[in-house]
Amino acid sequence: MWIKFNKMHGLGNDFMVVDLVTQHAYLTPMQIRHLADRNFGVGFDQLLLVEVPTKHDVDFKYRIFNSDGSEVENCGNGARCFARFVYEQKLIGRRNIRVETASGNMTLELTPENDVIVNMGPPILAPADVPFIPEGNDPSQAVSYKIEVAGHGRIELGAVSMGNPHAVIVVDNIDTAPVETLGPIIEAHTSFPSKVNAGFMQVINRNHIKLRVFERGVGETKACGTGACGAVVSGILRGLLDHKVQVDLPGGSLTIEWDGKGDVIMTGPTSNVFEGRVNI
Ligand SMILES: N[C@@H](CCC[C@H](N)C(=O)O)C(=O)O
Repeated sequence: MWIKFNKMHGLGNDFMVVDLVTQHAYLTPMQIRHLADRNFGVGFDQLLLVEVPTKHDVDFKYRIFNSDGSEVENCGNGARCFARFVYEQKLIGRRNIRVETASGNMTLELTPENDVIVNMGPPILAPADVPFIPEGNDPSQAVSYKIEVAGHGRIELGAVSMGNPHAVIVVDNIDTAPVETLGPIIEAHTSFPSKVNAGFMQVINRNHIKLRVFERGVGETKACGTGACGAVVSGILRGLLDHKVQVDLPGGSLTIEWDGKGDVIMTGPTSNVFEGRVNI
């Protein structure tokens, strides 16, 4: 069976986007892993499925799968590409879009330049809801925690959920940060029962950070939108950042705003690379 898809990216975090409003298909985790393969398939970090909503107050349902086939709760770069996709495919006639995800509803606004402003909702900080198990099982919320990591000693990190879980580690130099070695150990650490995305943040000044993210279920990506939100929230809570921050990722920059209590706002670009058909 053939399905149509678009290949898109947000700052190099790349996606296969499939319209399941006008097409019908079911993809198993094994098929998703095959499609994600950069040699034998289409190749992507995440698969984004656009579906008919199950609720009345939204326009679409948007589902996200990592390249390892696991379904996840949220994807910031994917959300921006989703907004551009539904508008350009004429699935909707307005640039203000409401969408249902596995972690709640989001509102998105597509600008004439094809940037997207996303209301990502509030960060989740209660350890049990991240989910994060602090050492000693202390349920109280802190701005940062220390966990024992085999071979690396005690690592200090922030634990933030943007619908999906993020650990945020501050480093002195982003270029030499141990993303490929420490990233996978943090991803699978027992303190994070649902696994975690591991972000490494260098603070340049109170309005500017550099960030690399070892993504759960993928590996290091060129950019992570929810990771950028989690890093800025963690940096603000730790007293390191102001409320509006430029986040430089390997694939480009995002602007993240958080007033310290309400919703996190992410603004960034989208790219539509090509359209294709694939036999599943
Ligand atoms: N690339 C994404 C995040 C995708 C999901 C993540 N790997 C997870 O497992 O939570 C983004 O831009 O937010």
